[in-house]
Amino acid sequence: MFDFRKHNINTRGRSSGKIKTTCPQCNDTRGHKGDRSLSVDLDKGLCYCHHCGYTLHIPDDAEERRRQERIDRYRKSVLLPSHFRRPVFNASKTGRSEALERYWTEERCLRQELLDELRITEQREWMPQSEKEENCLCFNYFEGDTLVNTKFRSGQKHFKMVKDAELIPYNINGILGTRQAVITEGEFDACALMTATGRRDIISVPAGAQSNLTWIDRFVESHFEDKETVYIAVDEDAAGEVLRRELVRRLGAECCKIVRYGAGCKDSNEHLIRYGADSLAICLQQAEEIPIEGVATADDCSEQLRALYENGLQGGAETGWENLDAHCTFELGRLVVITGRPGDGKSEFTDELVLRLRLRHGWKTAYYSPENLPVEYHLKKIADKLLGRNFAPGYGMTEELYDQARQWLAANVTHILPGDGAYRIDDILLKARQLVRRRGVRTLVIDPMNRLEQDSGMTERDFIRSVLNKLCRFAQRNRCLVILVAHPRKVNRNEATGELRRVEMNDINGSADFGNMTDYCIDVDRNDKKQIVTIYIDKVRFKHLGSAGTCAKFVYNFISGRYFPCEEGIVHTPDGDSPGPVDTRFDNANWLKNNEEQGCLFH
Ligand SMILES: Nc1ncnc2c1ncn2[C@@H]1O[C@H](COP(=O)(O)OP(=O)(O)OP(=O)(O)O)[C@@H](O)[C@H]1O
Repeated sequence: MFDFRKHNINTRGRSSGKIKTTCPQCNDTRGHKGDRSLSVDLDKGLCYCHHCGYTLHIPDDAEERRRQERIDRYRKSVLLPSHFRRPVFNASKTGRSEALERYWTEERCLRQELLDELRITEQREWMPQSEKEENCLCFNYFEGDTLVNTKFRSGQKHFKMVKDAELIPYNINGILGTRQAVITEGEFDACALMTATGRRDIISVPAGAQSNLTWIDRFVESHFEDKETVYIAVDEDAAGEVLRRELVRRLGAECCKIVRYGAGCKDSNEHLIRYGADSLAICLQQAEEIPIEGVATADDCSEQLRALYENGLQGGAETGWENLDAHCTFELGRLVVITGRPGDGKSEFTDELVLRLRLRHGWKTAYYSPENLPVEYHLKKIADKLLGRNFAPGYGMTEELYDQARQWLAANVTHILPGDGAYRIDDILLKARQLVRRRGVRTLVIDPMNRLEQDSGMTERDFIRSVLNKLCRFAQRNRCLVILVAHPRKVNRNEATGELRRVEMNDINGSADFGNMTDYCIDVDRNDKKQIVTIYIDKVRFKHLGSAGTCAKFVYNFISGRYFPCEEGIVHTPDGDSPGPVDTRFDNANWLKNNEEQGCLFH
């Protein structure tokens, strides 16, 4: 049973079939009142207005019940994070000047009633850009009835938000429990689409175009999981393209549609001002599907092709180990295999590699690392590296630093747990996909390969090939760097010297497919006699990212677990000269502090 009355739709006494009736959205403003422009499918609960483009799906009782349960669950469980400042909404300050209302309706062409509905206010605020007080239009960011943040925007287009307040999407209440959502790049654009379409399931990103979507994490499950369609209506410029790609990556291409604007307009509000409300509503109706996966032409990647043409191939992400960066840089969408003899430090090296990629490039990590459990042991090892010291009470360690490190780890590192036994690759990738969606994860570490459960009935070779295929596909689809730690088969000693030779790509247990199917192959080789760890780069598939057949040398620090770059030379000791590390570049700095100073602690 569909409740059409609740939506002011007159079904003219009918309860099944298809009818035409007046549109609740545009009838009052029509010259031709009473025109039956709304087509209604009474059996499916679907409505479409041929005049204003209004679409509505009325849920049936079961669907409505599920929706209500989801909303109730969110309301019961919602616990606003406590480490943000919460501004207070002053209900007495809701008056607005005539000048502001004129600006809103005449210059911005926005509906007057939105000012009240969205609780938009006006006040004088000190603005850092002009270093003086300016009159500001205030977009108040509510979650439920709680004011979470405010964006102040002055006539000079200066803006600021409340210091230390949480970033959340603008008008987040508007998409709770809806089947669709529209995401814009600014509050004015959200209001432009509300004006043009009458819909209220429209939110704006809080801080303009950027690829960092931490602000969405808390809402993915409660506000996005139920969406059939998400319209991405961000700016048509380079920064908007980055934002659009990240939103699609997080929310899933299957439910996203892209909104394009008319000639000369880069966003919704510009389009509304230039071409009018009906035309903007059509932009939404004609939003493009994301192109089918698996086929591509120069048209599908025209912007990327142009950028490549103009700038050439760029190196990948650097780690800050200058001796490694000279030979190997990392790119999202790729698969890295790390090997080495047992106990040579594959996990230690991998941990520092992903930590460095997080600190320099914001790539959050997910681990499937059964050998590093329990989780707290592994987190302690990462904390040692992060702080450049033993993560334990003692000189220089404070409760505040402990709390900061714990919060940083919670925000940036997630472990996929194996449950009772070994996990199948499909289970891990399913969890990893959820982490990409909900937490914005960019690096996935599987350590080690031999703790994956092999599918019964498969030969070892087929199993390895299938795992590598799945990892490559996951890396590409989710724009992640996937790192797989793999053990070599038994490596024999050199008969003359008795020394173990270094492991090479083709020594990896089980198959030569590793060498063929991965993008990078790195070997960790520890030599305790020399006190040197050599990182051999056996393969880099693309030459703009590095060169194979090279290596970088390090000294391993027992206390912090960090790898310090060095050269190999002759070390003079009282016992004589021997090969060992020289020119070691020590680094015991607290990286958490440096990162905080750059303002990217948790983002
Ligand atoms: N160069 C090194 N010098 C001394 N100790 C090291 C060095 N590298 C790693 N270790 C220590 O050796 C132990 C094993 O390291 P790690 O787990 O990283 O090795 P691995 O190659 O991943 O081992 P496995 O093959 O068992 O998975 C850890 O306790 C680590 O701290």
